[in-house]
Amino acid sequence: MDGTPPPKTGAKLAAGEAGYVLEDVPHVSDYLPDLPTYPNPLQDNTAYSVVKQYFVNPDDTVCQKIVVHKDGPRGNHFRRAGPRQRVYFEPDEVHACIVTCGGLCPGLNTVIREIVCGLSDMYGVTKILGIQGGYRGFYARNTIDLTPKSVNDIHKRGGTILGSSRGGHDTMKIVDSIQYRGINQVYVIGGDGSQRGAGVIFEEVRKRGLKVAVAGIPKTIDNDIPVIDKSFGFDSAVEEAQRAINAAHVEAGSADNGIGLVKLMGRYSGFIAHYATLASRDVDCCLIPESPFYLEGEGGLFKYIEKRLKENGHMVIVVAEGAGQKLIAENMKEMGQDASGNALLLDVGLWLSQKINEHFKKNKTTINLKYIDPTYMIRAIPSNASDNVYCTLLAHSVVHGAMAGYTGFTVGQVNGRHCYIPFYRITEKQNKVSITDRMWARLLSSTNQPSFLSKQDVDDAKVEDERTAKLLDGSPSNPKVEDKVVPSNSNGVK
Ligand SMILES: Nc1ncnc2c1ncn2[C@@H]1O[C@H](COP(=O)(O)OP(=O)(O)O)[C@@H](O)[C@H]1O
Ligand SMILES: O=P(O)(O)OC[C@H]1O[C@](O)(COP(=O)(O)O)[C@@H](O)[C@@H]1O
Ligand SMILES: [Mg+2]
Repeated sequence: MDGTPPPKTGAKLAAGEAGYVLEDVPHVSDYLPDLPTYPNPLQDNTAYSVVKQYFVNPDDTVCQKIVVHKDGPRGNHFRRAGPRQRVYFEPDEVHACIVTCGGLCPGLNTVIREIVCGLSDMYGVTKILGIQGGYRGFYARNTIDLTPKSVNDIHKRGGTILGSSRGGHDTMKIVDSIQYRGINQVYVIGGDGSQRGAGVIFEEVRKRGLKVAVAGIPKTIDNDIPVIDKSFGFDSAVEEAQRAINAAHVEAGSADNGIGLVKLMGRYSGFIAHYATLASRDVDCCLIPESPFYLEGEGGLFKYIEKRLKENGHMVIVVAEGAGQKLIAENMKEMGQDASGNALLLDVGLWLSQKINEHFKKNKTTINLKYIDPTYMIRAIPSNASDNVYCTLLAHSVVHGAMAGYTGFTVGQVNGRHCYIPFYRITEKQNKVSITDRMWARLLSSTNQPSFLSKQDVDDAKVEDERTAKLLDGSPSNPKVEDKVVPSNSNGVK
């Protein structure tokens, strides 16, 4: 199922003045018009009732494009997250479930904890089910009851107490299970694949006319989900990566011609390597999937290593796991090997270590290379303090959205504000490091490494950046025939 295009949800758009567009999310009342509403129980909650204007103004929206020009259009907006005056579920009626899918990421347990505590403390919900082992847990695994007591200290542990998995998404079986168990709020914590999965669950729920809110909390350690400012767990990963980089620096600095090589996660997006390098200041070279590099000749990696060793006696290289994959494949062909080849050689860290060692051996120079692969150790840590707060806010925002009857949405922070984003917006494109923007230039200037880029590479990157900008900042992508742009006051705004 993976890799299939996003579900065919018609965009729910509302137009305003000066090019204002609200890209709204679905609501259960879109297909179940006469549902009763109830006062939000938060109005009687002593912790919140003292807060002035605790409830979000129903007209509040968050702009996606924060840098604008005098005569430019106001652009796309998302519905602001937060508690509404009226809710579509009574506390006794709610039967929520939480599932974690895909790879691990620091903070998963914090999000689980805060959804449970948020539902319980803010809305008085008591029936919350944990689905074990990812999507297939809906029909093939056990479930556990989640209570504030049972999740009390799980945020101090790495991983997910629910377990996770890839594969196993059988939409019909999942929705059958939701219907059979009487679940009416589904919280999916997962990456792009999981959010696509949540999108098709939402479509099926809508088709069957069920009063079920399907909501996502985006998870990716690689920070490769577009639109949102940053994914939870990313900061923790960057922080933990410092320990590996420090170790590489100590090892390299203690040996003659010492080279410390650290591999970090990032199959298609090099954000962890990029930010870990910027944070550390001990790194001499950072290699990421978005920026091609080469080994031999002027401007190549070997010449640069020779230069750094001559100047400084040691150096540190950080490589994202997806960097140089094309180069590895080419080299393997040269060596007469199949492109799928030996698993060890496909590991860019091992491959690079071997290439660097061979090069200096050929030049009769003794080097001391130490390769560190901390990838799974980084992913397994609990989230740091700042991610814990971030996870808490995301969890509370998603709970407010589901209680207010929104569905088919994912929660995310955009320009510092939490909002509800339609699933298709975060699954249509992967967020990547732009090698033509100032952030990458900062990295190049901090490491002093060569850019390795030809004019053609830069031109290609610019074209790709423009394409991405159009897709993400412009009008909603893939608008379908059934999409409607309607004036915002006739949108049934909740
Ligand atoms: N297009 C899709 N439709 C339905 N389910 C999907 C789709 N893509 C992925 N999934 C499901 O989402 C779950 C997690 O996906 P995966 O890509 O492994 O991780 P992540 O959510 O971190 O991207 C898996 O159970 C997978 O089967
Ligand atoms: O070994 P696994 O579990 O397949 O995970 C490894 C992959 O997961 C990733 O960390 C991405 O996962 P997420 O973006 O979903 O967090 C990649 O960098 C890496 O290739
Ligand atoms: Mg993914």
